[in-house]
Amino acid sequence: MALSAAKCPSSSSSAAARLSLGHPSLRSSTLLRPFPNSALAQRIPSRSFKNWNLSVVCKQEAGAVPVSSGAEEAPSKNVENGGLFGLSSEEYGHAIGLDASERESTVSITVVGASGDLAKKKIFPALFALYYEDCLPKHFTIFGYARSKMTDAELRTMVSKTLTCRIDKSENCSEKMEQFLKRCFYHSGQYDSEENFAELDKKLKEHECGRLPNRLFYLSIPPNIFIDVVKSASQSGSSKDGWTRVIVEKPFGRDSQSSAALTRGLKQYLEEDQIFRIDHYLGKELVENLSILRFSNLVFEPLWSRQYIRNVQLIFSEDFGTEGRGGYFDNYGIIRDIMQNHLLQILALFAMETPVSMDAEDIRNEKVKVLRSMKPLQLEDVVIGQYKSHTKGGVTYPGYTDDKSVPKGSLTPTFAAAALFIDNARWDGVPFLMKAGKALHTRRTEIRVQFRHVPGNLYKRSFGTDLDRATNELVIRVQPDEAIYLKINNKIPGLGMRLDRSNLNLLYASRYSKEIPDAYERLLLDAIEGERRLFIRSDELDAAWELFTPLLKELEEKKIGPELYPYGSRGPIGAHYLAANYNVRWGDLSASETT
Ligand SMILES: NC(=O)C1=CN([C@@H]2O[C@H](COP(=O)(O)OP(=O)(O)OC[C@H]3O[C@@H](n4cnc5c(N)ncnc54)[C@H](OP(=O)(O)O)[C@@H]3O)[C@@H](O)[C@H]2O)C=CC1
Ligand SMILES: O=C1O[C@H](COP(=O)(O)O)[C@@H](O)[C@H](O)[C@H]1O
Repeated sequence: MALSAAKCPSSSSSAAARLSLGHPSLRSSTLLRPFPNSALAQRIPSRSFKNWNLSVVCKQEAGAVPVSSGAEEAPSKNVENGGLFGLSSEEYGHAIGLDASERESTVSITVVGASGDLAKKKIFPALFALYYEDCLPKHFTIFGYARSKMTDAELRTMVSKTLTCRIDKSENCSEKMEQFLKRCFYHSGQYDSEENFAELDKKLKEHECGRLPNRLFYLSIPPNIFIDVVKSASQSGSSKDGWTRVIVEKPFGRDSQSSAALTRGLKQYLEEDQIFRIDHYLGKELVENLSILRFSNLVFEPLWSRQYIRNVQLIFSEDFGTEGRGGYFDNYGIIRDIMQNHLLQILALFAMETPVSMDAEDIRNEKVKVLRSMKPLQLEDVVIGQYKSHTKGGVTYPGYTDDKSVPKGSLTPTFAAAALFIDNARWDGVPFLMKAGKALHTRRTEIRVQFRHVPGNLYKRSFGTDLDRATNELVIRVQPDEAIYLKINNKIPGLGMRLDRSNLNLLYASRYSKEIPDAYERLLLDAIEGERRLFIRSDELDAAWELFTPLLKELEEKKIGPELYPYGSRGPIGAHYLAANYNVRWGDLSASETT
């Protein structure tokens, strides 16, 4: 069966193809590497302990899958905790006569920083959604790890508050939640304590029940403790004979130097292919769809160049401020928080050349080429802003510096607009305009592609003098209300000759009844499957920082003051002037988009 038809395919269709064809790589390298690829390993038919009647008393709770169902003729072995569990899982495998490729595997997912905001808001709910969809491996355990003191029951209570079921999938939801929560545990420990991670390791082993152990650590913690955790986890908590992977959350440093230092620190303890740097925008459905739109539709790819495209706009806006995250945000600002990662990643995917294949390395190679073809940003190509307090309808919305965790007089930008250029044959001279802001009038992320004027347009007179308004525009709305629409010109029906602009519209909610999975679901599944396509490679990260570091340093050294804009407004006027320098108008602010 082709994996693409499977219920929970990873992002890689090519991995699917290899699997469905029984590619030789399955039989050779994959299982022999120190950290074999779980997806491949798990799909290899194994004997699954089927000849053994192992009534293993392992620490899995009721509702979890038992180690095996016994076969009638097999010898019976009763294995108590502290019996065969005293052995490494490899020794255990040998003890029962199986080599690594024949043993069933299990995945232990440790959410480091489980007491925090991201873990509650995104990671546990995404894991539950995967569990609900039967996308997690048959054998898995989830551990929360943080300094806060909590019992397993308390963790479950905390997690249960943020679990939800999709609107279209509420069947057996509470039952599923209960089963899921039974597979969640907690261990309290310090982030720099090998001893505490050794205790975690012991608990993980108890739950792994002698299966081939694969371990995924999700670092949902502030970046200053990433290395401590990786050091302790790799020395006391990594899998001895399965794979060990680490998902690292942003920010990956503040500039080129600190990012390189972080990478060096991580690589003291991990190989690059164990590091999964997450940019959750890459897991968003419409960002995933970019390559499909472009490379599987004949009509778009021929237009995808300076010959037909006048400018590209990457727009992120949020209608709320930094409330509650001011402490973190003030040290980073909107350029590091959104532009250097989320918007730049989208730009790279948008602008890359056709990759050799959809394999992770082929795609990431093309993205790096785009980033390395770009000029570092200049101060004159950037406008920064900061929101100020605003009263509307009797409600007063706080300014950025009204937040107690933000230093008074902070110059940190909560808004930025920038013009970027790609110096290659395809994109020479095409402005890529980025705009990102907090506390604006709306919450929206979109990619806007404005096409050139039609040469020798027969209908010039019907458009008046403003030809820009009559050009085609392709809009990829990443969120909310995911959509792809193309603005075209058409005749208004009737006897006269008047033109109108209309949208050819693919609105996802009308086209598909299925709810779109959260980005974290896709990315967690990919990390479990060993699929790296949607994670950032270290050379991509270096190239991204090189573009922004000189600008960030200059802004800070020269103490450039941001232009203030009212909470809930459309942002600073400066953004319009910046766009006008390149003969561009922001598409999201045109009359047809705002009415
Ligand atoms: N929250 C979000 O929406 C997003 C967050 N991120 C990134 O994800 C990571 C986690 O974010 P978030 O959950 O918001 O972070 P939190 O500030 O909530 O921190 C997570 C946990 O880390 C521990 N912790 C916090 N500060 C420190 C410290 N100074 N020293 C040691 N431990 C500390 C706390 O656990 P305890 O005290 O129990 O040990 C806390 O519960 C960060 O890197 C963040 O940048 C990325 C995108 C969005
Ligand atoms: O990474 C971040 O993203 C969120 C926005 O994510 P979204 O998926 O809700 O669009 C942003 O609010 C936050 O500041 C930033 O760190």
